[in-house]
Amino acid sequence: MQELRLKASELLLREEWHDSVQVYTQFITLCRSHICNSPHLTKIQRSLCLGLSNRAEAHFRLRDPDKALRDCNQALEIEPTHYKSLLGKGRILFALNRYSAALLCFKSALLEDPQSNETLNGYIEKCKKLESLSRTGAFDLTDWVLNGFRGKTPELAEYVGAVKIKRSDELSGRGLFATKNMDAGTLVLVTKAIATERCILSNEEEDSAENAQLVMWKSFIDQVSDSAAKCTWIRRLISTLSPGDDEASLEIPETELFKGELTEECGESEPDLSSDDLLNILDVNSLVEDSVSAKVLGKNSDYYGVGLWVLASFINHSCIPNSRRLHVGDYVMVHLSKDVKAGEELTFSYFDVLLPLEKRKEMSQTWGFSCHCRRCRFEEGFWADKQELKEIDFGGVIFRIEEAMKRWNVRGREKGYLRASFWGVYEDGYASVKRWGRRIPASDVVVESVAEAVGSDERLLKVLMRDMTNKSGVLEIERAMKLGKGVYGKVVKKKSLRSLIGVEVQEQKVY
Ligand SMILES: C[S@@+](CC[C@H](N)C(=O)[O-])C[C@H]1O[C@@H](n2cnc3c(N)ncnc32)[C@H](O)[C@@H]1O
Repeated sequence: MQELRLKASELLLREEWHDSVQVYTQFITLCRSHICNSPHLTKIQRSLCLGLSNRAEAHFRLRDPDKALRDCNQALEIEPTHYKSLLGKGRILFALNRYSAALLCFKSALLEDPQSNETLNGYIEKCKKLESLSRTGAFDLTDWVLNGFRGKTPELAEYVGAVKIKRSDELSGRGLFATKNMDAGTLVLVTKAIATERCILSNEEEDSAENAQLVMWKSFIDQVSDSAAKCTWIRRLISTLSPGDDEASLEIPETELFKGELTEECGESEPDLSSDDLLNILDVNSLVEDSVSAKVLGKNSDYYGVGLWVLASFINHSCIPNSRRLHVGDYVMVHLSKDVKAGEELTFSYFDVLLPLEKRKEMSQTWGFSCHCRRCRFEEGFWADKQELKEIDFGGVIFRIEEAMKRWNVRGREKGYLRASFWGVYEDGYASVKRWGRRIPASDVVVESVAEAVGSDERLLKVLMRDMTNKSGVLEIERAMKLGKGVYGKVVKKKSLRSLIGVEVQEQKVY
């Protein structure tokens, strides 16, 4: 027995996790066969407790939280105040973002060894900070942004704001809904990826870039499968997601399920998840980091990343979206790009919505659905008897579009829908604004109506900023800051937002 114990701990020290699990398993079996029922802690029970605690460490390193937690719990059943098992259990729960439960373990460990080391105190401080962030959502990326994204990525925690998963009558299946009125920029959720995979695509030939993406996808699928196989909790979360068809009959999970803290252990029931189910789920729910409704903070522009963020996957697409995403490390932060009323469905765009109806239809087909949003429904009916404008040369004339809208009595927000559909035309037109002069509406008027339709978007901000070089005033700066807040969210405070969107330069001119 002594020999086995020495061999196992040597393997653990050498970080040979698989072998160490094997030898500890033999050691634990042997201990159990020698154990006798005694009210006092016998030497063999102590050895068993330590063996379980060490095997938990090896399981944890092999990213197998279920087995690691089970070992820690068994060790703590033998010796409820076992320091190493308390510390180990705390670290596993911390890695699963269960900050309150982890904090309890670390505090109990500290009671056992009050002179304890910096690591334990460090964990306690981190848990307190992350637990508070996950309760309040008071994230602040200002310093990191102002520092040019240098240094360590800010520490984030999972957060679920004023949102609820409900049936989406307008779009499809389930969706995420606001539970109170909120203004643009408000953070609604922060979720850590089950897995992400990234590659750099710069200077690649088209074929090898495609290959790089395929390799990346394969590795991403392997990662998700591995995590799902090893952790009941992850399997349970993934199995709430839509496999694509028959969304109307899908169950509506409790939003509380995504607040992690509720589940003390890794799960009692065993959700079924075949590899076919998993592939379908990944097909429908994986997000590309660098898409139009997202910004990746702190990474270079040739970077391509994909990931699975479970709660964010309940957000449906709309061509008049009201939310955007920020990708920071392995986290996605979803914030509003428009003011939103209680009960409204939250949506972001899966593809570019500053495009005409036909192009958007093509894109939603490649995603495997046809879009049911209000803008698409309006445009479907609208274009039926108006071939003239529909077939307009794409690089064509803003003037004709605006005149046609007057003739057809298009007003209010529907003007924004159509301008968004011809955004390419407006963007080109305003680049040569002198040519059009007063015959076309001012760019800020168009930008505002398009933003009202599709929410804040970097390209709208760009046109606004370009025009500010011609006529910049306090009002324009305020307008740009409002748009910027919708693009980046309130997690990027005023100071760093100014530098991100380049308002500083304009301000120097105004004041
Ligand atoms: C990531 S899931 C979104 C959540 C999903 N509705 C659910 O119940 O889990 C993506 C799927 O939702 C549906 N969907 C999303 N946006 C839609 C839209 N605008 N119109 C129709 N279906 C949509 C499509 O079936 C799509 O494959």
